[in-house]
Amino acid sequence: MKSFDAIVIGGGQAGPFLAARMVEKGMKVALIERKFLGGTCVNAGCMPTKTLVASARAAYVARNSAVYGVNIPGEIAIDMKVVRARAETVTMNARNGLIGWFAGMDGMTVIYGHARFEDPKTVSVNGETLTAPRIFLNVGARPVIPDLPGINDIDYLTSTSIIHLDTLPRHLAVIGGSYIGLEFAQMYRRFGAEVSVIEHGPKLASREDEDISDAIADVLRSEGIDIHTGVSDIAFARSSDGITVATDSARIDASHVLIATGRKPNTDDLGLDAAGVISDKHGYITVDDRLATNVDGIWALGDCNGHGAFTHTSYNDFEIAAANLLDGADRKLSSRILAYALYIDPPLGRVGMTEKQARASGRKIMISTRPMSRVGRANERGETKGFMKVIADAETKKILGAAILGIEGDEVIHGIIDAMNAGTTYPALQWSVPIHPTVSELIPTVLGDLKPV
Ligand SMILES: Cc1cc2nc3c(=O)[nH]c(=O)nc-3n(C[C@H](O)[C@H](O)[C@H](O)COP(=O)(O)OP(=O)(O)OC[C@H]3O[C@@H](n4cnc5c(N)ncnc54)[C@H](O)[C@@H]3O)c2cc1C
Ligand SMILES: NC(=O)c1ccc[n+]([C@@H]2O[C@H](COP(=O)([O-])OP(=O)(O)OC[C@H]3O[C@@H](n4cnc5c(N)ncnc54)[C@H](O)[C@@H]3O)[C@@H](O)[C@H]2O)c1
Repeated sequence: MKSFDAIVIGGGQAGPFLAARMVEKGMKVALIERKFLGGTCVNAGCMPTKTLVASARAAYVARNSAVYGVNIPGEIAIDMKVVRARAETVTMNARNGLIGWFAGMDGMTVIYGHARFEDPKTVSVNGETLTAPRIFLNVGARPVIPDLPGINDIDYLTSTSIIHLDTLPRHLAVIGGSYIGLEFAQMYRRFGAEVSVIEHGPKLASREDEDISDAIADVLRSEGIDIHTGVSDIAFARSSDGITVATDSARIDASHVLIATGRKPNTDDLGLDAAGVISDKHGYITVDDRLATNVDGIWALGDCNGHGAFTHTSYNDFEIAAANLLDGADRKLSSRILAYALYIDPPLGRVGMTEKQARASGRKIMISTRPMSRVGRANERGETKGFMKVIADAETKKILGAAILGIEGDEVIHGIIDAMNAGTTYPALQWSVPIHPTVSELIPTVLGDLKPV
């Protein structure tokens, strides 16, 4: 049996950085990864998809260039092989960067293989056993495949397999209308495919307020995406030239089907029982405010603890664990203000509470909205879809949450993220002097328009 000061299982967005910090402190660390360093984000998530989104945007801009007085003669053709190769290059550069970084680290042992607990201090991998007084779980999540009629008779795509596609589908049917589904739906529409989104909930992106969900649907419909919400009885069958997707209200003659109905944690094959680690009914590992599990010496970080489903929340788990265990700090999960973006174009930047959540909290609230058509920068760029919305506490004057669906919304939201993290009140922000002409320059105006509801 090999002994280490710490074992990290999973090389996603928390584990490798924590492992690196531990060896920096002179500890002997084993990092076990069953597939690729960098995990979902680098290999099958954010990095390849945002690279594909960039190709899709280039196609969109080229097709609409005449509006700007730029005439591109002939048809705008998409070379899917180049599109795919570009995404692979971005992934490989990031993955190889991590591999090189770890190869040069004294005290670090990287092991490729599937790890499983033997007992609370022992893990087996590739037929070997390793032991350490500290074990960190960063095992991430994978796509959920719903048990729908006919699904096993068809070749469906997931978010992992679709990034390797190098041909253009005739008609892509996307099952699930949330982050993954909507990003791929718009992307493939812009590449030139017919696209249908089939969502069983009443709205797209159902975690958002209804006005945001409706505006997202308008953006996607305006590009010719066929959207079906409130759908039931989804069933698949092979057809002569593809796949028929039948629902209670429609029949779609698709060539490809993407399943984008959520993700589940990779905890079912980790031997959690052998270690006595508790998880909830969905398989998310139960952790306290400092990411410790119920078993002394075992922590769970990233998507597998169910407290975040984003790269930045996983990385923040690393920061919390490293600060507490290595720097003598007392950082807590509950201090995190959740922020994220949905990378359709224009993107949705989000932070804190939705209006629905703020109302449900029983606070007296104030709301302000502004359409992007009343933002100079958006007009100058000819991209006026979407709107901004800020929710504040009428008594404390603190900002509770915001949504910016519009050009640069994923960047502009950071002004509000920073203000919320600094605990600033909204009247203080009204005195800032932003730069003209930006989208951000309208934030003080939006705050000035906050009205009690
Ligand atoms: C298509 C898509 C797009 C996304 N886009 C964004 C985005 O734009 N922004 C954003 O913030 N987030 C995005 N996400 C989410 C983001 O990728 C994840 O939240 C993030 O990668 C989670 O990191 P993690 O460290 O928790 O786990 P992961 O990155 O999933 O890493 C877990 C690692 O553990 C390994 N592993 C699992 N079990 C074992 C085992 N038993 N033994 C050894 N190794 C094991 C896995 O192979 C994997 O490498 C996207 C996700 C997808 C699928
Ligand atoms: N921009 C980003 O940060 C980004 C991008 C992609 C993914 N992600 C992460 O990946 C995770 C998973 O994303 P996702 O979009 O797959 O999951 P999700 O849980 O956000 O959404 C799944 C959607 O599928 C629908 N659905 C579920 N079962 C269905 C069925 N049988 N038929 C029809 N619709 C069904 C749900 O109602 C929901 O709208 C997210 O939680 C997110 O954190 C983030």
